[in-house]
Amino acid sequence: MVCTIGPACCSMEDLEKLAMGGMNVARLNMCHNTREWHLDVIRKIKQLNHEKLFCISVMIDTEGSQIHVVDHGEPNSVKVEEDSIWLFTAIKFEGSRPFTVKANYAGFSEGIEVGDELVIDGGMASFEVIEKVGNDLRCKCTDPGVFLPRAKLSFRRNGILVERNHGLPTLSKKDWDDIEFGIAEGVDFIAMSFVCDADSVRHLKKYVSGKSSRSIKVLAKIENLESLQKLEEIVEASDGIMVARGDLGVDIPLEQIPTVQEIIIHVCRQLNKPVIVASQLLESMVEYPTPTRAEVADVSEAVRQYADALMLSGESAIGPFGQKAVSVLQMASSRMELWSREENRQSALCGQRQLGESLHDRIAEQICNCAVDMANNLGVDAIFVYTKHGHMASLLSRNRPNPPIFAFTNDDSTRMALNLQWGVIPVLVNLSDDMETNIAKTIDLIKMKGMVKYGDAVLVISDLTPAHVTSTAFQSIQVRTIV
Ligand SMILES: Nc1ncnc2c1ncn2[C@@H]1O[C@H](COP(=O)(O)OP(=O)(O)O)[C@@H](O)[C@H]1O
Ligand SMILES: C=C(OP(=O)(O)O)C(=O)O
Ligand SMILES: [K+]
Ligand SMILES: [Mg+2]
Repeated sequence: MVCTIGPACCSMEDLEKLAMGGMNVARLNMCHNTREWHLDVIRKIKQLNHEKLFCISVMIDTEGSQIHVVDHGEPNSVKVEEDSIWLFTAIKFEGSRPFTVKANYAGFSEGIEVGDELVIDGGMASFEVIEKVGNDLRCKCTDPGVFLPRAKLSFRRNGILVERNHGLPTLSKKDWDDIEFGIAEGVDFIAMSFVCDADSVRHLKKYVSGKSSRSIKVLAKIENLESLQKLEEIVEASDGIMVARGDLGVDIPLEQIPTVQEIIIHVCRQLNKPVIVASQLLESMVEYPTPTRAEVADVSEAVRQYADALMLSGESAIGPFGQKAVSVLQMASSRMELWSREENRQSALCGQRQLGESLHDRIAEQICNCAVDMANNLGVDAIFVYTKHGHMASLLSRNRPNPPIFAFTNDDSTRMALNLQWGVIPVLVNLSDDMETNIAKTIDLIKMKGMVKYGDAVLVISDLTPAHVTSTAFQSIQVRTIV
């Protein structure tokens, strides 16, 4: 569970309550608030991890370059009446002018012609462009609605999105500053907004790995048409994906979102990358203490499609019922997972694409596939895996086993990255070259935490090859009974 942190949940007490409720990742949306505010939240989370032994990862989400409203004359929302005439401009003006909307970018109207349709937030209101004066657009409202602050602007011609290479980079100067800040503060994930190709992802990954001694994972947000057209290569290049349905719904018709979501998740399963489903999962809970039935169905559907993680936005950032929203996610997803087990639905995941090329990698993959089969058939109570970079743990998670996967690692950044992987409980321990010592030590540890007990069976998978051994002979599956 990923929670966006905002003014409604940024106190130490509130963050701790979200952590107690099961938040795995705290997301900071760099579109909002100040550097100091973000710094304060990151420090608080690190303090909770340190003092109260939580394991909450920190994600920053870049602002990216997008055309949106910066001023529509009111602090909150503005009603737009049918046939009303509005001027869209990028020119700065003093005070407020009725029926005037300021866009954030001078080139917002480039390539736009009279007769085109201007769509607000993917359908909150629509206009027809009736006159172009320099870079300004005079528009008549054809579909009444509301303007929210920072409303997004898109254009359609004959009902089809006008694709425009507006020349803005995926990462702006501000984004690079935010990334620099994130690296300095030791964040675990950078979610990149408005990705258009795999190169930009590879570039950021390379940059980050050159700058930081700990590994920071780069997630690509799929939220525009370009990223959908290059889906496979973007998934391949990134460390994980976010289905950012908010902005995606601006670029593609809403009725396509469910199938597109299914496709994105499927590609992520095939390529073994963690995937987050985001935006409006429990939107009504921004205001109300219970979700709609439709929202619960949406959460369940994302779990049924094998998403790894679910994200809250306004529900936790600004809503008064953030903790309740987390527990709704928890309950709805547990119920769907239980049903999937009863129906043996994970068997549908057999025969996923082989990923490994070297013999060592193919063996690791086969071991994990077989191990999950064994774990389910034997009904063991837990799976233990020892992992340096988290690869074995992800290969197990990919098969959605019935028992929980305890992933032991001595690398803190691996532990934090594994937080995004379905069904994995990452644990930081000192691992030695002697597997028997590792097994004994971790069994004791998990027994002490009360997560396995006397008589339980544990499936133990090892891929840690001692430094002096070069063969693959140390990869093994064992079943241990807790004594
Ligand atoms: N750090 C923050 N400070 C203030 N408000 C925030 C913050 N993060 C999120 N919000 C609020 O929560 C809403 C939902 O968050 P999110 O979905 O991340 O942003 P957006 O709506 O801009 O895409 C935002 O519109 C904003 O009002
Ligand atoms: C998660 C999303 O991105 P942001 O909240 O940054 O717009 C989205 O568009 O759904
Ligand atoms: K963002
Ligand atoms: Mg977005």
